[in-house]
Amino acid sequence: MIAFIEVNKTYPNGTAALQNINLTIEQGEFVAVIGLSGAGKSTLIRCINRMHDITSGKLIVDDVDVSKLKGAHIRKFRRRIGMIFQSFNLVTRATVLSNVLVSFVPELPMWRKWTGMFTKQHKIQALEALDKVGILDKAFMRVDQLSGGQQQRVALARTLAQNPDIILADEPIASLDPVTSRIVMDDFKRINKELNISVIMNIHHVEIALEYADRIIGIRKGEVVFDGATSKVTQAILQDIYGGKWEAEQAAIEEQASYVG
Ligand SMILES: Nc1ncnc2c1ncn2[C@@H]1O[C@H](COP(=O)(O)OP(=O)(O)OP(=O)(O)O)[C@@H](O)[C@H]1O
Repeated sequence: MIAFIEVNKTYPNGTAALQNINLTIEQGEFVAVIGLSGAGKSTLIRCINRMHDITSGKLIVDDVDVSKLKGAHIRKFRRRIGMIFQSFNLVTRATVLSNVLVSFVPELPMWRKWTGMFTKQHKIQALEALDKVGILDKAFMRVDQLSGGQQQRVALARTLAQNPDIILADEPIASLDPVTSRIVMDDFKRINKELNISVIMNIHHVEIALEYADRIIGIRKGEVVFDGATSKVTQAILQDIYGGKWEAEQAAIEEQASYVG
């Protein structure tokens, strides 16, 4: 379970990115975080794995008080939380399998780190992760020979290989065309349902958020202005989240998607 209790986050330049956030996310939920650009979506997600420190309040992840973690404990804590980025963050000149094996580096003894020698068990786990996202046949290809959607699935496999309880996804489909976006979202949904991994996703495409997520958190100027089941989201709620700029925001996203597509 993830619990935000009266959480505030102010950046050193004085920007109040999160204000009095109170949220509880249970294990296995699929949550989409939506809102205008600059609303605080990335900040919210990145506080969960301590990529950002909160300024005040409490953030608890499965009984761990995240702000109190230090050094090696932070690294250990992060092993349980996968992170997926818009830009995939892969080594494009290496093979797909090597990119997935990278997820095991933190748990290797020093001599294996130096020699880059992974165990047979690691290789099996990496191949299983690739199988879970349907790209096992690409294991020995170089990443730069894959499409954007396939690269995002490699990133997802790398995250899965670390056996996480939670996956944080920061705009995972922003650079993908509409068809590929749905393929990647299908992977997220399957992983969420079959493996009971919580998915917390920051996403601009509201239509896709409503199609895939079970719960929507709407953020406006650093505050949660809607939190509820996807089925409860109405046009009026979207207008509220987007501060009346709802149509303009969607038109901009559709225009961007048409360039990508
Ligand atoms: N490192 C930083 N230093 C100072 N201000 C920041 C920093 N990162 C983000 N901000 C500011 O905090 C606010 C929230 O930013 P955040 O990136 O969380 O929004 P977002 O909703 O994810 O936006 P987008 O959809 O454009 O990614 C914005 O006003 C942003 O300019």
